Amino acid sequence: MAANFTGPHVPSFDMDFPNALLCVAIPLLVVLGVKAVSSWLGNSSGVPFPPGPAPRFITGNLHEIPTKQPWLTYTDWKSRYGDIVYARIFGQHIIFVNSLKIATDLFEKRSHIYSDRPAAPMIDLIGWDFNVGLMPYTEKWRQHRRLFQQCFRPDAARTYRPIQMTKIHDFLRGLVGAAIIMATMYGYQVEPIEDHFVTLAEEAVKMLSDAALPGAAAVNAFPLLRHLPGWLPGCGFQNFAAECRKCTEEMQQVPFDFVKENMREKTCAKSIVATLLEANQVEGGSYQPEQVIKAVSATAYAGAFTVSSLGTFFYAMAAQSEIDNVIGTHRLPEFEDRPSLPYIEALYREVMRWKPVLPLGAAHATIADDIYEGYFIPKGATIISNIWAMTHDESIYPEPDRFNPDRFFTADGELNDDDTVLAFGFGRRICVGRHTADATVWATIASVLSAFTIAKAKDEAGNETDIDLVYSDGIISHPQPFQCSIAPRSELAQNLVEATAEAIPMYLSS
Ligand code: HEM
Repeated sequence: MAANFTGPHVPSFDMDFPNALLCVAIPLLVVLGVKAVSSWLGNSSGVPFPPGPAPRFITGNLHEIPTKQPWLTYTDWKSRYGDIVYARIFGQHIIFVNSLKIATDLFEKRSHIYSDRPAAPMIDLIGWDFNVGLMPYTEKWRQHRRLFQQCFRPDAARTYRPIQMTKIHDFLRGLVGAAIIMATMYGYQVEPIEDHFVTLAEEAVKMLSDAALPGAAAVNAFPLLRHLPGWLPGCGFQNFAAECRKCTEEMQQVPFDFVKENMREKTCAKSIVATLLEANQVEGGSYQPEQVIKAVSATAYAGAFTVSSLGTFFYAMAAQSEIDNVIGTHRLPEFEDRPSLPYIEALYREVMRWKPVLPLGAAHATIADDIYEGYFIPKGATIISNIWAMTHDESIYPEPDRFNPDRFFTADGELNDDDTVLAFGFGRRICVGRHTADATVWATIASVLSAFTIAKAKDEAGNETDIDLVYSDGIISHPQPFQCSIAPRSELAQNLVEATAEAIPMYLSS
């Protein structure tokens, strides 16, 4: 069977920067000039900014900000300027963090300064401000993050394992992987093809990706533009934003209504949202505002689409003998097998290292001026964690572009202690769904390996065709669809997979 790992095409908006400037040229130039000059003169600290490419007078480094695979350019900057790099787009200061040491120093040891997110009016305009990951470092973020943590901390994440395994078995039988979060969050069973909820999330995530790249939206650079009407030339972003907002609101509302409707009809499957809404009913609505429950659940739902690492894994399939040796061929793997499968562990780490799904993480921002290693980092600066540069650091991962799980073993054949998955980010904003995501990705790798052989596709003449692996360019980097061959390893393996259809989901059953 052929595998296809990306969502449908979604119309996107071409953020026509020159036109936007044209329509408001004179007032804008004044604002621009003031902003650029004040940011230029703004470093009154007497301490230099970190090194970086030379900025132009007004636009700064705008001309050097790439739209295609920007992490490669920024990693190249690391080799030219070092582990901490400064650039500027108009008045916006941007700091690139290219090493794990600096990421730990700033995002963890100085997390009280480095845990904000950059202001991006386009995020509000397209209706994504409900998302915990995009909220500024405020009391509202704390409230949403607390509830999220309550639902996804390690002990809670362990209780979702039965449903994760059930859905991974569904996946083995050919269904879509995103079904796991839909079942845990909303008790909703995803349709194998053209599922309405899945399509909604894929469309909304694609729109976010188009709207969130630094330099992609004129309105992010000039918040004043958000007040201009959509009919003005160059202000088409308003129509794009309205379209996105509708889609984003639907993405939050439709699955939430599904749970409420089922609760009313008393046909509700157990789910995180149902449990939280029940707690609310018991406590007379005082437990958590419904808005928070709705936003947190939609953040998780969107998260699952944003960050699937599995497309890469299918490209990088490796040996299956460890599974056969450790658990035999008479059953599929379980979570309890994890400590006995070091090679699968190494494979998992390498999948997460080799092609991090968010190569530039999610941008942080500073809430106060700071000085680091003799460099000035101003309040309000955007801080990019260049995860790609860290996971492709040759001094730690020799031949970083080569997929090689063996790098995670010591010379004695033991797993080494490099078990921190940098792909989940850093500090107070570290991925809050990481325990669940880690379990899902690990279990999918182990399960697929135990049951299937994945190989290059063959052409009509029976010759293997090379895979030209191309990754998408947004803030989220997924492999573009590619052909490969996926076949059950044996009749026994096929029977084991088919038999999983008989299993009864145990999730939260009382
Ligand atoms: C392989 C899967 C995943 C990867 C690689 C990943 C990666 C990331 C990264 C890099 C960040 C930004 C961290 C930072 O700011 O330094 C993040 C944040 C976040 N992730 Fe994940 N993620 C994954 C799965 C998930 C899942 C399944 C969920 C939901 C259940 C989720 C929910 C979140 C949330 C809510 C945040 C924002 C946290 C905040 O800003 O306070 N993630 N993730």
